[in-house]
Amino acid sequence: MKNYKPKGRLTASAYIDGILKGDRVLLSRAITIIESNLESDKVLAKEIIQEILPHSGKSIRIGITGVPGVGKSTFIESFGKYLITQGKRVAILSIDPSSQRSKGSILGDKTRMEELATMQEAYIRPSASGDTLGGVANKTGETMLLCEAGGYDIILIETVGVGQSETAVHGMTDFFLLLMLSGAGDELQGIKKGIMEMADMVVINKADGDNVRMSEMARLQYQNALHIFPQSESGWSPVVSTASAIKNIGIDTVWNEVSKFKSLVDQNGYFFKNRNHQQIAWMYNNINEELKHLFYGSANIKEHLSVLERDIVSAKISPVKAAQLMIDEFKRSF
Ligand SMILES: Nc1nc2c(ncn2[C@@H]2O[C@H](COP(=O)(O)OP(=O)(O)OP(=O)(O)O)[C@@H](O)[C@H]2O)c(=O)[nH]1
Repeated sequence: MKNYKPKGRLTASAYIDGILKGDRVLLSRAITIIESNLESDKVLAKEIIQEILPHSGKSIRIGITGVPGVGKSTFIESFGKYLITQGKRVAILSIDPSSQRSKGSILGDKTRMEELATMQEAYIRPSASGDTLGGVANKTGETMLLCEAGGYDIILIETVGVGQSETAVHGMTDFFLLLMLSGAGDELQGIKKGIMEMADMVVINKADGDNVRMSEMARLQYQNALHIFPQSESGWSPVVSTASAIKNIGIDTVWNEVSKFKSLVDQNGYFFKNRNHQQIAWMYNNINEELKHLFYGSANIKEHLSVLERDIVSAKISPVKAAQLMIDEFKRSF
């Protein structure tokens, strides 16, 4: 398959050479291939990913989540610009579960991070669309590898959801940051306990104006709440701080904590252990997605399924039996 070149595309090596030289146009075009559902692009995408692997992995991957309105875009704009003053290059990707429905994304929309979007040291890419969260997550993970090869040392992966997409982002990042607000309980903010539990750091945003005192109180409350969770395998104790994304207050603290975390997990070996674990999980995620694609994409299966749906509704067959029939049918097709 080497030198495979579908119509209108370059070879994998040509994209990779460009990406390694910092060519943003070729980076974007390679990401488009990763996100494409055309069979020819899928073949090329696999080749690109295989060849990019030795050039990837050198960044710090940070997941950022929080309910809509908490100030994610404002925070990322502020944090991203701060990182650039520290000599970093920053890529911002997003996993947006709603893009599964709309086939397009509002997250990562350039207008949400106006100044950052114009900076050479920043690269912002809207969320991939797809039929399943697993599929979207796989594409974002691959995009991340391309960005790393393109010399971005910090990858921020943002997610808006209040459910499974956080788990997906947590599964592909090194450090997980949860943005919260003061004055609203966890339930009000729609943040589930499981998400709190994944956080390496909680930042109470909008700690400005009349909110400063409340934010400090919230910080203490969350700090106490986090102590209840069992110690993470990383050996890191999650921290809570306050910030004002809009006024650029407390942004440096976030980076200091990420740096402390990185030193700790480099020293105790957790960093590579976790990355290895994530790589293996990624393989299984790919297998699951490919199997689903094969199964539900088969015309024969589709036909049988519509008949079985009717039979289930009219109580002619149990759902369990129907599922078994379909799996048997699938097995026969190999
Ligand atoms: N006072 C104050 N307002 C802020 C701060 N950060 C964000 N905001 C405001 O909060 C609102 C929401 O901010 P966004 O950055 O769009 O929030 P988001 O979480 O990205 O929201 P979605 O795009 O809906 O997911 C905007 O009106 C911001 O100006 C802050 O630190 N202090």
